[in-house]
Amino acid sequence: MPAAAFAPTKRPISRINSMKRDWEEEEEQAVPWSQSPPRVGRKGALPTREPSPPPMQDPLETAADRRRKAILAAMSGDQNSAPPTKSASAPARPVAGSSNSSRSTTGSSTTAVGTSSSARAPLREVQELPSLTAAWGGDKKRSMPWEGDQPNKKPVRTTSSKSNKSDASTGAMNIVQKISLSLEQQKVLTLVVQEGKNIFFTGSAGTGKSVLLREIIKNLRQKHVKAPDAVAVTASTGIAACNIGGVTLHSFGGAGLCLEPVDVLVSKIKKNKKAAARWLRTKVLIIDELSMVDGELFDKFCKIGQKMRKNEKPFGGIQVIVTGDFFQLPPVTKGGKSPKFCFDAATWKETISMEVNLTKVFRQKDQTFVNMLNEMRFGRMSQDTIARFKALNRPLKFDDDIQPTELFPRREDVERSNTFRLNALDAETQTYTASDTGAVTDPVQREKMLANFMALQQLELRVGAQVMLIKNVDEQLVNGSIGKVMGFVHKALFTTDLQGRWMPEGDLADLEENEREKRERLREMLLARASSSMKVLPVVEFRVPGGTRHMLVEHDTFKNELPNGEVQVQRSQLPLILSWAMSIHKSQSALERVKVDLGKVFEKGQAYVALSRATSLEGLQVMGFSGDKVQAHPRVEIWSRNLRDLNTV
Ligand SMILES: Nc1ncnc2c1ncn2[C@@H]1O[C@H](COP(=O)(O)OP(=O)(O)OP(=O)(O)O)[C@@H](O)[C@H]1O
Repeated sequence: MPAAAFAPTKRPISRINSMKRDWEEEEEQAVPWSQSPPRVGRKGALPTREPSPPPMQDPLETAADRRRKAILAAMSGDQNSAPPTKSASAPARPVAGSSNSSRSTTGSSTTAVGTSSSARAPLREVQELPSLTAAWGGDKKRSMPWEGDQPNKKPVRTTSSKSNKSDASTGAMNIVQKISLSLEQQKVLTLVVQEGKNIFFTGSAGTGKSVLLREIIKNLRQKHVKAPDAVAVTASTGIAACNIGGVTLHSFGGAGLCLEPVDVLVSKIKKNKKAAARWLRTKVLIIDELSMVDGELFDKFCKIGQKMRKNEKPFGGIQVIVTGDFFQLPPVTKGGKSPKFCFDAATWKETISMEVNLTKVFRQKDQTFVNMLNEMRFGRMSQDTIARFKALNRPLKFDDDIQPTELFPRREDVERSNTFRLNALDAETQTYTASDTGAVTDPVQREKMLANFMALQQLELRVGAQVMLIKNVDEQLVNGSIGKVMGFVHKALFTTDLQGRWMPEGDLADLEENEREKRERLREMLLARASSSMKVLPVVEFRVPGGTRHMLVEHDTFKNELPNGEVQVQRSQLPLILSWAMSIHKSQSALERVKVDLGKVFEKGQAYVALSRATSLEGLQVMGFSGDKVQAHPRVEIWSRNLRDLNTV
């Protein structure tokens, strides 16, 4: 048990035999329990607009009963049989997209980012744009992996709150806001969902392509609600596929690496019943991170669709929605061969009826920074911009101890850096091993797919470790939130104060001194006995807009799913990674504090990807900046001259 867990006192354990009598004494004095606001607060559940009904409890059950049950359940290692804390029965805020959230059932287009004015104020409902699918009378949809309401999925439950401290460091926190799609995002949504167009939408980093794509997927699933496998969600790489809960384009195709001629690939697919059915049933094919798809592959897929479906239309008539930024990472090529981008594919023009450029940058608020990044994207930087980037070579200073996340091109560097810093912490290691399942049995393929998850097979944490949340929990705690591990505690003993701040001794807080001492000794004894059957969970203090929030982090599920719902691989793990360092490829979210050494960058577009993760210049440190590290591919630059935004098409 690490030092911070429960902070046990070192008094000798005595009066073990008095345990029963102690409980009985309290029972006599206790009054029947009824729900009361202070207790709700103390246990950490923030009041919601419509308070959830009190949990089913014996009205005669006393506080002592509940504590005893909690500790005994903890002892037996049965977390589910422990009497639920309010946090477990009524999550502090609606878990993003949870089954009882209105957002998940309507599938309409709002992703909320917002906060209440105080931890105890009623929460705002997630606001929704009018659903495009209302007209189709959409049924309950299949939820998206980032929404947390998979049928067998245990959502991240949190007991958390924010403190209303003002942001004392860079001032670079995102302004709290609700997200509703911009006009140009809405137009694309309409073109795709209502008009059924084949569209490629692009835009510089942070223009909301991913946000829009998620809304498109939700709405398309609503539209095709009667054919759940009609919408195939894919991406060029495993990591990108994991981010949208889909599979790689290769997995969807069912023909391996697709190096053979189309006829050979088609006969290969025909021999694979599942893959053949997929090609026939798919009505919409979505491909994310298209910049990394080779143009030859695009052509092959187009022709496979025609042959499999016996339909001359591109992709055999499947609606094709593709997105990505060709200025970011290019297709992987062998032996220094120049990549063939999808826009150069022979079938591109006949397939894609509209190319749309999103123009509004959301990630960075500072127009100077947006302009600098844009110049960098095109590989044409003014002397002024070069000087500004060079000036970012200075150490960042903050008045808390959250370090900037260092971005590296190679995974080995990431691991080395994180391990070094973890080992520097003088605290006990808690190791969390993932539980992996899924239909893919080939060990090599399975390992490869599992390696694409952000969640690690083995997660090692210590008190003081800097971590990143890798799932959206609510409007404040999102994929990319950074925090520090405060300690470890068993779920049944996790208690917070009225503001939702963790109280390691919280379950003792309302007792008289002598009673409290008895309890402390009893608890020490029970915890000492609990040994390995009692797995403690990390409590993390996250930075959120306007302050910090404490959260008990529980296991969550990550999966790769084929359009028919077949789970290829699935991992249950804590939704946390160490965040002192991260790979550029995996850094999908916005980062407030970033450090990049461009001396280590080797691919075109990689420098741009890394720097564009930063939300502000104040939170960005750049080493090794030089003009030649910042190159756009000439072919992309020429192609992009004809790209139009929605105001001009
Ligand atoms: N309509 C919107 N209103 C407010 N914020 C938005 C909107 N759309 C996107 N955002 C925010 O902008 C940021 C960037 O969005 P997103 O990750 O979707 O961009 P992207 O174009 O996919 O970026 P990248 O190419 O770098 O992956 C996110 O923090 C997202 O929440």
